[in-house]
Formats: sequence, C-alpha cells, structure tokens
Amino acid sequence: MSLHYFPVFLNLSDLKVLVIGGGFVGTKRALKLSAYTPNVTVFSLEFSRELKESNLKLIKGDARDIKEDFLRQFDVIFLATGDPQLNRSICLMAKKLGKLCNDPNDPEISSFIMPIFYEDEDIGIAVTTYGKSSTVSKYVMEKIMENVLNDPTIKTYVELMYEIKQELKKKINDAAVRYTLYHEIFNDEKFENFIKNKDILNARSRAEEIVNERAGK
Ligand SMILES: C[C@@]1(CC(=O)O)C2=NC(=C\c3[nH]c(c(CCC(=O)O)c3CC(=O)O)Cc3[nH]c(c(CC(=O)O)c3CCC(=O)O)/C=C3\N/C(=C\2)[C@@H](CCC(=O)O)[C@]3(C)CC(=O)O)/[C@H]1CCC(=O)O
Ligand SMILES: NC(=O)c1ccc[n+]([C@@H]2O[C@H](COP(=O)([O-])OP(=O)(O)OC[C@H]3O[C@@H](n4cnc5c(N)ncnc54)[C@H](O)[C@@H]3O)[C@@H](O)[C@H]2O)c1
Repeated sequence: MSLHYFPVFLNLSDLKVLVIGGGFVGTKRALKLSAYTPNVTVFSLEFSRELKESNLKLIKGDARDIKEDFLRQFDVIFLATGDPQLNRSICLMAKKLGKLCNDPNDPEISSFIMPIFYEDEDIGIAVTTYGKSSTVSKYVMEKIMENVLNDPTIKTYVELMYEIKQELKKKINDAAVRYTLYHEIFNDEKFENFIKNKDILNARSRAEEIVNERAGK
C-alpha cells in the first residue's frame, strides 16, 4: 500500500484550500494550513472557538448537501467531519473532479497523507507510516531531530553548499563539472574539518582552492 505515495513539498501559496469539518482535527489542520496560504476556507455545521476567533473564511452548512460545483472552486480539500462515510463520499467526489483530497480516516482514498513534519529555512523533514501509526511517526521524527539538531554542522553545510552552488553556476557552464565539484568539496577532509571547527572563512577558501585546482587541470 505504501508505494503509491510520492513525497513532495507542495507550494500551497497560490492554491485554494477547503477544510470540511470545524472540530478538533479540522481546526488543527485549518490553522496549520493558513500559515502556508491565505486561501483557507472552513465549511462546517459548527465551528470551534479557535476558528470563530480566527480570520479564516467560515461557511456554515451541512456537508451532506455539498455538490460538485461547490468543490470546483478549490484545489485541495481536507475532510474532517466526524462522519467517516461522509468524509469518504466527499473525498471521492473531489477526486473525480481532479482535486487533491485528504480523508483523515482512510489513506487509501486520500490523494495524499498528512505527515508529521519539521521545517526551518534550511531543512524540511516529513515522516509518515502511511496511516499505520502516527504515534510511531512522531517517535521516528524525534529520533531524526535528535540527530539533526544535535549536529550544528548540518545547517552550516546547507548554507555554505548553497553559496558554493550559486558561485559555481556563475563560473562553470558545464553542469556535469559542477556536479563533480559539489561532491569533491563536500567529501574533502580539510573542508570537513574547517566546517567542524566552525571556520567558515577557511572552509570557503578551501572550496575555492578545489575549484581552482580543477580549473587548472
Ligand atoms: C502527523 C499528524 C498530522 C495531522 O493530523 O495534522 C497525523 N496525525 C496526527 C495526530 C494524531 N493522530 C491520531 C491522534 C489521536 C491519538 C493520539 O493521541 O495519538 C492524534 C493526536 C492529535 O491529533 O493531537 C490518531 C489517528 N490518526 C489517524 C486516525 C484515523 C484512523 O487511523 O482511522 C486516527 C484515529 C485512530 C483511532 O480512531 O483509533 C490517521 C492519520 N493521522 C495522520 C497524521 C495520517 C497518517 C500519518 C502517519 O502515518 O504517520 C492520517 C492517515 C491522516 C491523514 O493522512 O490525513 C498528527 C501529528 C502527530 C502529533 O503531532 O502528535
Ligand atoms: N490527526 C488525525 O488524522 C486524526 C486524529 C483523530 C481523528 N481523526 C478523524 O478525523 C475526523 C474528525 O475528528 P474530530 O476529532 O475533529 O471530530 P469533532 O467531532 O471534533 O469534529 C467534527 C466536526 O465536523 C462537523 N460536522 C459533523 N457533521 C457534519 C456535516 N454533516 N456537515 C458539516 N460539518 C459536519 C462538526 O460540526 C464538527 O465541527 C474523524 O473522522 C476522526 O476519525 C483524525
């Protein structure tokens, strides 16, 4: 069952999101999603206090009356009513219209699964057990984070390798040569030691040295 979910980081900023159900799960998801797009609408019979106090667009109504034309206005649809049969039938209707849809009760129906995730400006990490156990997913994420957050060199690597990539794109036209250089720099022992000692200036110089050696060849 796991093999048909293709992992991506989706840019939601231009997409219109609909959450159906404004209870515990719908509230958590709508609020989380609203950090990624200004276009979040919640449709529900009743809304939690957090939703009423938020500035999200709220539409009061019975989801059993939802028709295709209503769903057509949205790109991504999250079901979160307390009625699994209703979640399922609306998700199927949305998929028939070519929409991306999430049924919190059934990953087999969903176009995508909600993973547990961590993100900052340098690194994004998402974990799922394909609906088998979000408790285990949380544990896996904690294990990964212990390693990532306890290794300050990772962020230095991301920032410096990004800087190096921008430089090489300006200097070297041949992409294959650039690719070789990224690996040579990243695997270089001196470069590694400078990074470990937080000596960014010398790490940068060492990278330049490797590039110049290659240019001289
Ligand atoms: C990551 C996270 C994202 C998010 O939901 O935003 C997420 N679940 C989280 C929390 C959470 N989940 C549950 C509880 C209450 C129990 C408890 O307290 O542990 C809590 C706690 C809480 O909500 O606070 C139980 C549960 N989960 C699902 C069902 C339905 C079912 O299995 O039938 C049931 C009811 C089972 C029953 O009735 O017994 C299903 C799904 N949950 C998923 C994701 C997807 C699979 C992800 C994966 O494989 O890892 C999937 C398929 C939904 C989807 O893809 O849309 C979020 C962050 C974790 C965190 O931060 O703690
Ligand atoms: N994190 C997860 O993935 C996770 C965790 C627990 C439960 N679930 C599932 O998510 C779903 C929602 O759970 P919850 O805890 O948020 O329930 P809840 O009872 O807190 O909220 C349900 C919401 O749906 C609305 N609603 C119910 N029937 C409706 C209808 N016909 N039309 C419009 N709105 C309607 C209610 O007004 C309410 O706001 C359940 O199916 C549950 O099994 C998912």
